[in-house]
Amino acid sequence: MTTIEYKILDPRIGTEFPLPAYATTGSAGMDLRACLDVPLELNAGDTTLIPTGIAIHIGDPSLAAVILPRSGLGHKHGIVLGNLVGLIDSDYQGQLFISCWNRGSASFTIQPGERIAQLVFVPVVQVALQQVDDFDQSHRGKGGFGHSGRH
Ligand SMILES: O=c1ccn([C@H]2C[C@H](O)[C@@H](COP(=O)(O)OP(=O)(O)OP(=O)(O)O)O2)c(=O)[nH]1
Repeated sequence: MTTIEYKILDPRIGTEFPLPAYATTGSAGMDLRACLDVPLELNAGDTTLIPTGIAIHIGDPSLAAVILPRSGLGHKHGIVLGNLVGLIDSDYQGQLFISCWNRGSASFTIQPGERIAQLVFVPVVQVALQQVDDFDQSHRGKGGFGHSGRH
């Protein structure tokens, strides 16, 4: 298992609010909690930036992390991410923030310490781009956006 350094930026993390952790041995994501002082009402259509109270430093450029919505909150309450997916660079050392978007039609109150998103670590390949005038012809060529039909 890969080890990633993290910092606790709020004393409630690890005491009042549980540390980020995998819920089961098969979990792909660690739940991220809203590090709030008081409940925050997010009106329908509004977006707000929520602190998590933690910072990570991935360090290794062949890794990154993505912040993804929680399925239940997104499906049942319309609480998703304002940036759709949050990408955490391997050289980022600041606090993790969650852009929370209420895409639903009713206001939703986020409680301090509530699990509102999840953090997934992913492999990354950095490439060198090589400019050419022509590509070797592939079967698909320039066909895209439904070129191969629906079925
Ligand atoms: O949901 C997110 C997305 C990003 N970040 C942090 C980590 C990431 O490494 C940094 C920059 O993110 P990104 O590159 O997507 O933002 P940008 O708008 O392109 O800004 P920048 O100019 O800082 O790169 O912000 C978060 O805390 N939460």
